[in-house]
Amino acid sequence: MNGSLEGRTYVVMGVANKRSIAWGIAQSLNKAGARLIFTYASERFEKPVRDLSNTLEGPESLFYECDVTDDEAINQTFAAIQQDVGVIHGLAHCIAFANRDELKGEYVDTSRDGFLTAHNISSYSLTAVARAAKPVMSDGGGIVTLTYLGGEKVVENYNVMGIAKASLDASVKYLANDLGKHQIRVNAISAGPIRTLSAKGIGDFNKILTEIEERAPLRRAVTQEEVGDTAFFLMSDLSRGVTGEIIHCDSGYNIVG
Ligand SMILES: CCCCCCc1ccc(Oc2ccc(Oc3cccc(O)n3)cc2)c(O)c1
Repeated sequence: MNGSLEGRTYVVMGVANKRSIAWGIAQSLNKAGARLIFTYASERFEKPVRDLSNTLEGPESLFYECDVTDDEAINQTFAAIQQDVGVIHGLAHCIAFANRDELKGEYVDTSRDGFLTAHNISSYSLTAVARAAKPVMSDGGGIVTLTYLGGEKVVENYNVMGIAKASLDASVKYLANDLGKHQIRVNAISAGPIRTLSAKGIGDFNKILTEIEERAPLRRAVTQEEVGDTAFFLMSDLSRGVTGEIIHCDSGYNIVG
């Protein structure tokens, strides 16, 4: 048993730029020999993703647009993927969104629309994508999503995204239960704060980074590469006995939070 992903194909959803955690995951999977399929929300992301992919060694990547708020779009994307490659061996779901003006202040002020938007994109999209990917994962495989401590404990300003992540975390367990009989494992990585495009949308982000450097057991923030390697573990045979799990790749901060 080894960790090689030679001869396997993985879908990575949510690369926005070189600082994306999704890009860290793509690099780790590529290093292990995987062929990659990238999906992006709208064509404005196609060029940055293609440019990043051109820096990779190994098999040519494939690219598909996929708006995860549109069920028909999801079905069409995975039908096209099945048409083009036949089988995929895993999927990294690195997609989330909440209205910026609800990622600061008090959670009690969250609007109904803001709540539904955050849950639609940041939680339900995993269930919709898992359902569409299931028939293409005929060899079994691993689905990984990204979550955050703010879904387990109160983290100032994270607000409605915390409630959406709590929903995502529960979905990981229910999906793991449904898909295990098809040899499909479903896990989450609870990543520590990393300075990404998404992180820019959160109030007082710098304060939490300082707190990590002062109090996390490893006394430093984690990197996209470290989260990428955790995703590689969860999508390789090395984690074949692990499903429905949330692995914290956060310098240990969750044990002192
Ligand atoms: C106060 C908490 C600080 C640590 C937050 C770590 C973190 C950083 C980024 C995360 O991912 C998102 C993704 C989208 C998101 O919604 C956004 C992002 C930018 C603009 C916008 O309008 N919404 C907020 C966070 C995330 O779930 C968690």
